[in-house]
Amino acid sequence: MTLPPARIVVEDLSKSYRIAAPARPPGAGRRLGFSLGFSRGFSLALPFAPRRRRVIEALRDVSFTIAPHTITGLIGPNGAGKSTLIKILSGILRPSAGHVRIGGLIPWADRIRHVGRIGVVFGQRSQLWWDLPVDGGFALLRDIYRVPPDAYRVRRARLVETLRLEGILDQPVRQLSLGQRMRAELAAALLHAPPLLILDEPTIGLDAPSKLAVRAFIHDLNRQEGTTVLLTTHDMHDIEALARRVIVIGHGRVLADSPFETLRATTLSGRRLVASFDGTVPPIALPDGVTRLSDGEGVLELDFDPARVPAADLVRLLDAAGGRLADISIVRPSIEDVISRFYERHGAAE
Ligand SMILES: Nc1ncnc2c1ncn2[C@@H]1O[C@H](COP(=O)(O)OP(=O)(O)OP(=O)(O)O)[C@@H](O)[C@H]1O
Repeated sequence: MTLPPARIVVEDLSKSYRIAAPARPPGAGRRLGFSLGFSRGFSLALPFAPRRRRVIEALRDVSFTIAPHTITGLIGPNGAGKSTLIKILSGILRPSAGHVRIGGLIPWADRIRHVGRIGVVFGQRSQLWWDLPVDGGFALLRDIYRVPPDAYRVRRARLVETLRLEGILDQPVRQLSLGQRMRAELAAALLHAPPLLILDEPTIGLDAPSKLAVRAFIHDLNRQEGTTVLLTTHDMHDIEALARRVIVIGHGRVLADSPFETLRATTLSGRRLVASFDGTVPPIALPDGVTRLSDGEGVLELDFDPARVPAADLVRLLDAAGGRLADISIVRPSIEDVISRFYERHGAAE
């Protein structure tokens, strides 16, 4: 089973939802003439009164291209439009406007061929059958995707081994722990060896060792099989561990599309330095580009821009200041801090 590599091309994609607006407050219909007032405080809405609708623009003019064999992170605050985009790319939803081609197919129009070429894992939903043993679900997926018996045997054995599924194959899915279920879901999505894996919050709710195991598996899958991975997550450690490129969505638009390090450099490039002294902090004249955050109890905390003041120069300055320097640590802002600042700057958070 060799399927074509998955290049994703998205052009000017928009999706709006029409939803029923909240019910009109009592009396409002009467003013518009769509209900009859019989007496004070009582009104009857007529059936021909038009239903009020509200339009939510979940995606607006979204464009990007993803090369085969890469891992791309798709991030954005709650309600940004990520799930809507994932559903369109999976062929579940039709956009209101724009174009998508994945490996040359239009996901919603060529749906049957398309789903045979992608694997999808939704962290919050199961694609396996709740009451069936894990292996029974795998066999059903083999039939649905028409995986040839020999290819299935090899593939299943490999996934069972790498995802450590041996001990849970005969257990019904509903009995599995979240970590076990997620490993089984990954195997289920990959039995037909798709060239594209779409992951929607694959580590949600997992404990630390399970998160590490899922990340390692995705990393190896991409390296060893060249599987293209599109990863949506709110866990920035998933992004840090896996994705060289991030697409940030906010209010339905692409706000950034770059390597994470570029996002960091343009959003929160500073470093934090904490120096501890035995005794008091000596007087130090700080150069431009360095801000004193706190200074007391023998601890000096600085914020500095490494492009203007290299860390090594700062350390030399502190060492030569005349105090008894005991310890120094320099940290970069966490990925959560960088992303939160980015959302804040773009007014993207809900
Ligand atoms: N079926 C639907 N009908 C109406 N509105 C919807 C529907 N699905 C999503 N929306 C709206 O579209 C917008 C984008 O939602 P979407 O679920 O795509 O965001 P998201 O980025 O995945 O959010 P989260 O991170 O919270 O899962 C939101 O305003 C949401 O309320």
